[in-house]
Amino acid sequence: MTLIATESLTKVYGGGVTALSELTVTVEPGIVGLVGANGAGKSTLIKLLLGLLTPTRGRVRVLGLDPTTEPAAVRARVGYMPEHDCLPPDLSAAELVTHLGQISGLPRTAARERASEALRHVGLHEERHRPVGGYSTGMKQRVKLAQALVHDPDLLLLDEPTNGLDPAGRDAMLALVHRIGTEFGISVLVCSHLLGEVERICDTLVAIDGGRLLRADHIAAMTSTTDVLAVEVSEGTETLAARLAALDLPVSREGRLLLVPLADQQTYDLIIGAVADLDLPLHRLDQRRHRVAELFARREGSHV
Ligand SMILES: Nc1ncnc2c1ncn2[C@@H]1O[C@H](COP(=O)(O)OP(=O)(O)OP(=O)(O)O)[C@@H](O)[C@H]1O
Repeated sequence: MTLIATESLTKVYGGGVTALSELTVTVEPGIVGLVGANGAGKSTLIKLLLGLLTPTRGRVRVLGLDPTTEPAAVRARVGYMPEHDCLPPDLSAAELVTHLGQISGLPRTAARERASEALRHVGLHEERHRPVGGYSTGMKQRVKLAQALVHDPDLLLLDEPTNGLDPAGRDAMLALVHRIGTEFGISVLVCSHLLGEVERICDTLVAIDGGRLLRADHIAAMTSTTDVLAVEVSEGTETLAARLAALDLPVSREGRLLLVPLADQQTYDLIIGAVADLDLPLHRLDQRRHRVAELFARREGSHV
């Protein structure tokens, strides 16, 4: 089952702002990171997936359903954590999540039980009867996550779940999202302007820039090996660089690393031979991997 599929999806707002342009992407179940700078179109895409906005052009499918014509069916199977706070301060987390469970169609008793479970999953079971107004930002984010989980969805859409959190809070939230995606078997689309964050927890990355698709791929494919060898010695970097150059290897320097294009097995042998000859302490010799950040680095000068 395809999780999300869009075809030439375009959204132009009333004022003439094109927030999404000809976006065609297919995403399989798992933890999916949706990354892009502020204003890239992430929230717009989430709202289109939920059926809260209608496309100007193109098609969108969520779990095989069309959110434009079947919004209720989509929302029954999708949980949504909005970016901004909208929590009534006088209600307790238990009351609020139970209420939202009922709005999702659960009978009162089932909603209460599910709310209690969801709040346990997000680590708020102890505090669930306290008014939300007294919660920290991290706790409020967790209430928002619990309400997205209450009706046992197949897909969670999380809009900037680490917003406003300190580094420890961010780590805890990311670990929680990862656990939901792996242990509960729920697919998660987690949207962020911070590539380094989502990269850590997702299987697939969808990168958008100015409303257009930059790339959609498995993280593993984005971090595949390059044909460059990285060599690091604890001392004698200059000496080794000179020796490799004398062996006709096109060596370049990047900080403490020496980079050598990998032609064949002989490249390895020449490097190891040179290190041994010079009796240098070899710290590292491996094939370089692409970094996901290159995705955006290649577009330096754009606003990502
Ligand atoms: N209701 C609206 N009316 C007009 N323009 C809008 C509306 N909502 C968003 N936009 C514009 O559409 C573009 C994409 O916005 P969107 O909120 O989808 O981006 P985003 O990637 O989620 O960014 P952020 O993380 O800042 O929310 C931006 O230029 C934004 O100003």
